[in-house]
Order: sequence, then structure tokens, then C-alpha cells
Amino acid sequence: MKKAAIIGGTGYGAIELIRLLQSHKEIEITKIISQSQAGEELSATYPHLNGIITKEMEALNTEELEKEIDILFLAAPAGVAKNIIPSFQDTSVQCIDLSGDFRLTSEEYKEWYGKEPASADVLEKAVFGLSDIFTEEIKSASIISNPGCFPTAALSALIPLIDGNKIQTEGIRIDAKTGISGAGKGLSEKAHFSSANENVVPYKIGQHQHIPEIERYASQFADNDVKVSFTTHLIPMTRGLLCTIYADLKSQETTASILDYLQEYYQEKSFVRILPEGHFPATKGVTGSNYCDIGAYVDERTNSIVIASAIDNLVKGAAGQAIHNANLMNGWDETMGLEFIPVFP
Ligand SMILES: NC(=O)C1=CN([C@@H]2O[C@H](COP(=O)(O)OP(=O)(O)OC[C@H]3O[C@@H](n4cnc5c(N)ncnc54)[C@H](OP(=O)(O)O)[C@@H]3O)[C@@H](O)[C@H]2O)C=CC1
Ligand SMILES: CC(=O)N[C@@H](CCC(=O)OP(=O)(O)O)C(=O)O
Repeated sequence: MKKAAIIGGTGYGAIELIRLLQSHKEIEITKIISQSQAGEELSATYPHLNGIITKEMEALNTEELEKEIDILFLAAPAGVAKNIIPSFQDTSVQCIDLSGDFRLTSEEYKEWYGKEPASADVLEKAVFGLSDIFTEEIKSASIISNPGCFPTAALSALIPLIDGNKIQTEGIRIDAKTGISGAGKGLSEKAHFSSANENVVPYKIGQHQHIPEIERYASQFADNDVKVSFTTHLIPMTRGLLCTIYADLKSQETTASILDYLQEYYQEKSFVRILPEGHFPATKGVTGSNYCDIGAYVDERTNSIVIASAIDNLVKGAAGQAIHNANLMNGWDETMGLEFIPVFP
């Protein structure tokens, strides 16, 4: 068994890592690190873990961690991991960061996160952990920059179409919707029940930190710099994220031809499901699971495509993908600890 620690112990990402890792055959959580509640049991904050997680949370001690663990999951807000991971870069500890600290270039990070970036040598070592696309690079990585939730859904749909030269890379529009757990456990005006319930509201229009992330990794598959128009909406759900993407086709296609292409692109991948013609993904179709469901429709009248992808933001969009990456880095079956079927109803 490999020993793992989780930083950001009381956050939603950490809680989801704990839920999923309970059934992992090769990873044992030996330390849960909390800056706010060291010395307390996690069940004091989360009673649903009563009798399941009995260890006390601890304060961060990097020297101790270096000696005692094999895998470090960092599930803290942006700005934290960039100061912790450098201590591990010359050790055998595999680091998997759920935040945005290592996803962008230094310049992009400064501009979109408004913080000082990670040091260049560590940034260079980090591999973008979009598991189903960068699978080979992830296998030999020691630092993983887990993708954001929206980029996971958007890029899973877009990259195959760009890679296969199917769509025009100008004029891509992404309409995205997410549940409230995407904002983490912190309280805020927008997360207030009276604001979020029975309400749908766009936010961070033109300002979202996931815009440069989507553009950076989509561009790696294009001949030019891809720019996208991307708008997020908060919807009154706890979990779930849906991206509906509109793009112009490069040549004549049908819904069937695009779906066949996508099916072939992902045929080796366990967690991307291409839905049959006439079906579109729903957030409930993936809740609690590591699946990304994708459906497409070709509008032959306008020679354009509507492609939609759905994920559970806390699983495929965060903790599940982090575990998928740990599986790839360690040569285990990619589905280990992730064989949850979606929760329905
Ligand atoms: N929620 C989601 O759907 C997704 C989240 N992410 C990213 O994953 C990371 C974790 O997200 P999530 O769990 O939702 O966030 P939460 O706000 O729920 O939890 C983050 C936890 O980090 C710890 N923390 C807070 N501030 C600091 C600090 N200054 N230094 C060290 N630790 C701190 C706290 O735990 P404690 O006090 O116990 O240490 C806190 O509970 C974030 O970077 C987020 O952007 C990525 C994809 C999806
Ligand atoms: C509802 C809500 O606010 N969701 C967050 C999700 C961001 C996230 O998960 O953070 P990373 O940038 O580290 O990926 C948002 O849209 O900013």
C-alpha cells in the first residue's frame, strides 16, 4: 500500500478524496492536514464520517511528510500548493495539486489569479493531468497539475474535434453551468440559500480563471492560438457541471460521423462515454462517478456542431481525476478505486 496525505483536510475536495480512497486497494490515507482544525477529528465537522475516519487532523510538517508518505494530494485554494510543492521536488513523493497553481504560464497566472506564480523550475515539471488526453505524459510525471472542473468538461469535448481538424478554431462558444459545491465550502453571498435556490445566474463573464486554461491546452492541438468565449452559470444544484459548446465545422459532417469519430478517439478510455445519436448528457447521469458523458448534434443546415459534456465537478472535475492520475503515475489499473456507478435518482 502507498501512503497518502491530503492537504486542505476540511474542504470539499479533500472530503471527496477521502470518500473515493476508502475503496482504493493501493492507497491508504495516513495523514489529513488541516490548517484550521489540526488536532480535531474530521467527524467533528463532518458527522457523516463518524466511525469511518477516526484519525485526528494534523498541522503541516513538510519534513515529516517527506519521510512518511508516497503521495501528496493538495486540495487547498490557489496560492497554497506553489509554496509547498517545491519542498518535495527532490524527493520521491508524488504531488497532485487540485488548485490552479501549476496550470498556466507564469504570466497567465499573474494576470488571471492576481498572485505571484510558482517558481519556474517547479512549474516546468508539472504535467497537466487531463487524464484521458495526456495519459502518457502523466505516467512519468512526479508533479500533477489537476485540471479545473470546467476545463475538464470543456477540453474533453473540444480537444478531439480540434485534434481531428473537425472544427473552426475561431468562434468557439462555451456555455457552462455548475452546482454550488464548485465554489468549495466557504460561505459567500452567492452561495447563500436565498440567492442560489430557484435561481440561475451567469458569473465572472469574460473574467473566469478557466478561460486561459481552456485556451492553453486546446491550442496545443491546433495550428493557431485558440480563443474561446466562455460563460459560467451558477445553478441551484449541489454537484454537477455541464458545458454546451457551439462551433463551426470545417467540412461536411453528420451527427453519426462525428459520434463515430469521438467513439474511436476515446475507445481505450474507461471514463469517457460517447452517448448514442439523439442522446445528450445530463448531470444526473454522472453524479458521484468519474465519468465524463459527451453527446453531439450536427446542424447540417448551418454546418455547425453542438457538443455537450457533463461531469461531477467533485469527482471527474477534482478528486476522481486526481486519483485517476495517481493510478496512471503508479502503473495501476486506471479504474482502481473509481468504479462507482452514477447515483440515480
Ligand atoms: N470544488 C470543486 O468542485 C473543485 C475545486 N477545485 C480546486 O480544488 C481546491 C480545493 O477546493 P475545495 O475543496 O472545493 O475548496 P474548499 O474551500 O472547500 O476547501 C479548501 C480547504 O483548504 C484549506 N485552506 C483554506 N485556506 C488555506 C490556506 N490559506 N492555506 C492552507 N490551506 C487552506 C481549508 O482546509 P483546512 O482548514 O482544513 O486546512 C479549506 O477547507 C481549490 O484550489 C479549488 O479551486 C478544483 C476542481 C473542482
Ligand atoms: C461555483 C463556482 O464558483 N465554481 C468555481 C470553480 C472553480 C474551481 O474549482 O477552482 P479552480 O480554479 O482551482 O479549478 C468557479 O467558477 O470559479
